[in-house]
Amino acid sequence: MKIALLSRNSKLYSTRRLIEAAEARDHQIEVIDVLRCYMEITSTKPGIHYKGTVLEGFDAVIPRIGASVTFYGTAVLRQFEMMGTYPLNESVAISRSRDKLRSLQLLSRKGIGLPVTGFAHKPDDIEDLIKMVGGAPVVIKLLEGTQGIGVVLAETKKAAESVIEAFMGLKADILVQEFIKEAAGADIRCFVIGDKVVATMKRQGGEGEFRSNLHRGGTSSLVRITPEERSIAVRAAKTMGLNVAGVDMLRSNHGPVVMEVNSSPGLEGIETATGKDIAGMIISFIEKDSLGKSTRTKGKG
Ligand SMILES: Nc1ncnc2c1ncn2[C@@H]1O[C@H](COP(=O)(O)OP(=O)(O)OP(=O)(O)O)[C@@H](O)[C@H]1O
Ligand SMILES: [Mg+2]
Ligand SMILES: [Mg+2]
Repeated sequence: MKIALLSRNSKLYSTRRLIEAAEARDHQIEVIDVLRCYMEITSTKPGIHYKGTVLEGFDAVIPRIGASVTFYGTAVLRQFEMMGTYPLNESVAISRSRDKLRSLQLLSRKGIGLPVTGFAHKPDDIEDLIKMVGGAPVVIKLLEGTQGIGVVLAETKKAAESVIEAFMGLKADILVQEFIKEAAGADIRCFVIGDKVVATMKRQGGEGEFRSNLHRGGTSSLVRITPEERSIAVRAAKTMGLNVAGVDMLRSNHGPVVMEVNSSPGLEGIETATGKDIAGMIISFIEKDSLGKSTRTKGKG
């Protein structure tokens, strides 16, 4: 197959691993920086140009679109879909999962366990907003934060009120969430491919840190998940419409709760923690799943 790998940097671990895995299986794979693509939008023959040439003949496209380039990145992916190229994850599913508010609404509709969450832009009654999610302590998040930045634990009602007021002053959309104390600074990453959880790891925040992000000094280790957690992870990925997803969960005393579903989950942490060849699994999934079908939506969404 001829595969396009949408990535901004060919030196990144995940990018390198996917290239290795594809070449080991005799596929041709090309790294394409979405920001340098320009598109021809015509009714007869949609096309993508890149560094002065036309991108043609790709059988599959692997999107690894960073959060900061979601808008343009999904547009380029949609163009590939319109040209009939099979996408590992569809552009609509990626856009859906990038919006935390929309994601949690979709997951809640499917009855998937979530931390009790409130969304607000400019609430007149902050006290009521805090009460709505069960009172302090609460976690307050910037809607567009990543890597644990913009995620704050407010231990008291007073602290929660001042943080919410500060974010409101910055005109930022926020999410106020029940604090899952019993998770004790740990979360579980389930790596989903198709309808299977192929690898799992536990991430534990550093001493005195409730955020488990590896970027914030967290460490990863192996973990066994329950059949319930396994089925929730697969359902969460399916609800978002993602073939490949990193589903993050917390173990709460009211069962597993899904925090978020990532559409470009990194490979380094999970391959290192588990010793599994996830990149290879992704390529073999593409080999099977792309047979005879291009995209369900053809970029319609
Ligand atoms: N409601 C909560 N209760 C307990 N811990 C939480 C809660 N929400 C978040 N955390 C902890 O904080 C970490 C960061 O939160 P979250 O994943 O929501 O934001 P983010 O990491 O900035 O976003 P992204 O993963 O998209 O980069 C989580 O991994 C988890 O360990
Ligand atoms: Mg996270
Ligand atoms: Mg994320």
